[in-house]
Amino acid sequence: MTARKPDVHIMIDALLSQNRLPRAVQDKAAKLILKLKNDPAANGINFESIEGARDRHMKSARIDQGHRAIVYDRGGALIVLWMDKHDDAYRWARDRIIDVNPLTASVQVTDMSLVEVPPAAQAAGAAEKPRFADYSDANLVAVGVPEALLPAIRAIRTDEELEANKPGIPADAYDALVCLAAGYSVEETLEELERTTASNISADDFAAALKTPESQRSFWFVEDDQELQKVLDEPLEFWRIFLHPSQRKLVNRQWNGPVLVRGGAGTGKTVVAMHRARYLAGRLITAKDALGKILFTTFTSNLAADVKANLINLCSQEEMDRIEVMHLDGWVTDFLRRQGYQREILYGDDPRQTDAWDAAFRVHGKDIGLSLEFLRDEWRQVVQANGISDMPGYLRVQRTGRGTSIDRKTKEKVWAVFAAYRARLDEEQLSEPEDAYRHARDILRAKPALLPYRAIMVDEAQDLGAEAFRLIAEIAPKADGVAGPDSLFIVGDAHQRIYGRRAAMSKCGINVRGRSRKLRICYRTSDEIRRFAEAIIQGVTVDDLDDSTDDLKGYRSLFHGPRPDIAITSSPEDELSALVEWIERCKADGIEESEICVLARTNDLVKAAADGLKALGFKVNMLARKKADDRTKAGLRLGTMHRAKGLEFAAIAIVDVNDGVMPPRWLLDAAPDAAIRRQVIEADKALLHVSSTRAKKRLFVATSGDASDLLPKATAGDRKAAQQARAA
Ligand SMILES: Nc1ncnc2c1ncn2[C@@H]1O[C@H](COP(=O)(O)OP(=O)(O)OP(=O)(O)O)[C@@H](O)[C@H]1O
Repeated sequence: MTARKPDVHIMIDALLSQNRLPRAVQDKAAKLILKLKNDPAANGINFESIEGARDRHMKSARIDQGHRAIVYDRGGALIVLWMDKHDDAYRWARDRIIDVNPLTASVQVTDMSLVEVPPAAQAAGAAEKPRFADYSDANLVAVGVPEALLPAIRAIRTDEELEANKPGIPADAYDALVCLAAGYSVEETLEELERTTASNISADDFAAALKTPESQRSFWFVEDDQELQKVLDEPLEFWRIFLHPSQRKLVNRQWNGPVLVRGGAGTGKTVVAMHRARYLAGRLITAKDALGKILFTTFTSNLAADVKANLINLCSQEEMDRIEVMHLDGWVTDFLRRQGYQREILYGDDPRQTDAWDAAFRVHGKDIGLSLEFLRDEWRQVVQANGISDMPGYLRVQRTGRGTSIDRKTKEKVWAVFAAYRARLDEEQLSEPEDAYRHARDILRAKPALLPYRAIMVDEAQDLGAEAFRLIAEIAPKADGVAGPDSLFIVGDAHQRIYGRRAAMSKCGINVRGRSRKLRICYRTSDEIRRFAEAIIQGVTVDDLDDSTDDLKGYRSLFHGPRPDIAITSSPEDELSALVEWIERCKADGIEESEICVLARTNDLVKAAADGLKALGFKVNMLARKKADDRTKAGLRLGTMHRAKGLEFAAIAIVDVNDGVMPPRWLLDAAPDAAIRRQVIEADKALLHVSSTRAKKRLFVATSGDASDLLPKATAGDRKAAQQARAA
């Protein structure tokens, strides 16, 4: 046993196994770990060698009469690996060995029993081609597979077999194998896992190897007793301590300008931004920058509430004192109020706007030959997005991507409507958000030292328009007049854009060239749900939040689950029965009601679903605005699809995905040209995609009439059969 106080690390599996122990034993296990850290020579720890263990450093420590912790004692470090009933713990330890991978310098835990009983021997479909047949041994070793494990990996035939053997395969090697199985080349895999630079750590330096980003994916170095106590006491959310190397490398470093992190739904963009905020807050504290703050902004108030709740969990009070979390509209409103701005800012549709449009159109718009809907869209997408304040500006602007062309004469007439609309808002002391952003920007330009922010995190960037980005560029601390090093950390995914705004950051004073990264591992959603959700938006071209396009290539999930349940029913009553049956199945599988969320396209449809469920005796809670959802409160959750943005649940049900509801028929009918019609369809596809990707394990999608065309083609078979049955 090591005499001096050792470095204590905890492997992710140890926390997983601790979570499965009875509560009283969990508490004793927590005490043991604290003792290991602070007084390893204490009486009562009872380290024992494990007879027959392949790895001589493997020890057991007594939790109580019937339970043991498996602890690895090597090179001045103690690693808590596993906690279990006595015999199960010994069994876990017996065949596992720990080594430093000579290529990646990551610490790898390998179950050598896999080598003796190759997975294929247990597989039913032994006739199938081995999954990794196309890769040489050298290829597999290059991505981090330990040589000893090659025969076992060679015997794997299916993705399911690979997943079944996950507990025995080192975590970093497993990640790489998932990439290869998803069709990545060796080079792409190395690049994806950011293993492009050779490690300069010697394989003999065990303590140093434990602190590489690859090792930190699975091993947590315990520095602080309070943090340890917190982790051991509460049900753990693993993202709090175990970042993937591709995530960690974005967080803990200096960037020489604004950074953009893209990635599909559930790839950990928010997690990375939260860790980044914490890291930067820590730097302010170390630098004794007494006034400095970090601003964390989101698009929706719900996500801001959620992020704040999570940051409180992640950060110390001192760190939290340095971080302000607010959705951008809320921030702008507060800021302008403090600056004496008198106008009311209209977020969302307001009847006073509609009145102003009607009046302006009545007087100036009748003989233009363009509908009011078109003019309102033109205003939003062209005038407000480009910050145009006068007719010459409008005559000059490039209307790229607009479906209807307008000649100069018509533009002049159109401007008369816009001018009348704006004059009416001025008269009534009203502002649109874009006007408010511009006004805030003007104030900041005149008084650059007004704000305490040393860095800004921006989440849900896909829904911000050009004026919002321009404002963010203005809030950001500058170097040579532009957003400086570490000033901006922006995360988003254009596939999830549901509010129809689009902006290229480089045109708004934010240059991320060379600092744009992409996350591809989906942590939230099973592969089956992820595929379904991707199928919804297949073929839709989206931007990369800048001047180029993005794609869905290479996304993958780390786990599998049941395929989404699609219920094509012919009436609301049948749909409700199918929904209830599905809820009961979820509950039978151990999913709490508070982890089941029912979504619909409109408030009315949500209310109808809530009424139906309440009448059947279910307790229901509506997703509230501006409030983090408290999962300790019992009952199902219900909300609109928009409200669920940024949130996640074990199980999601999306109801009334009917023709005419998604996309709304009235919006399609009102679309003045093909380009706007396409936008309407694509926004609803994105909404269905976002809603589906809120589900971790189970997804239910139902119709109560003819199914929406937005459902992926794979479900078309079900749809046709149901429609035929109905017709019959
Ligand atoms: N390193 C990690 N280890 C374990 N879980 C993780 C990790 N990173 C992220 N997660 C989990 O993945 C889920 C999605 O994370 P997050 O919300 O940050 O993703 P996102 O990319 O912002 O999602 P979206 O764009 O869909 O809102 C969360 O449940 C989070 O806890």
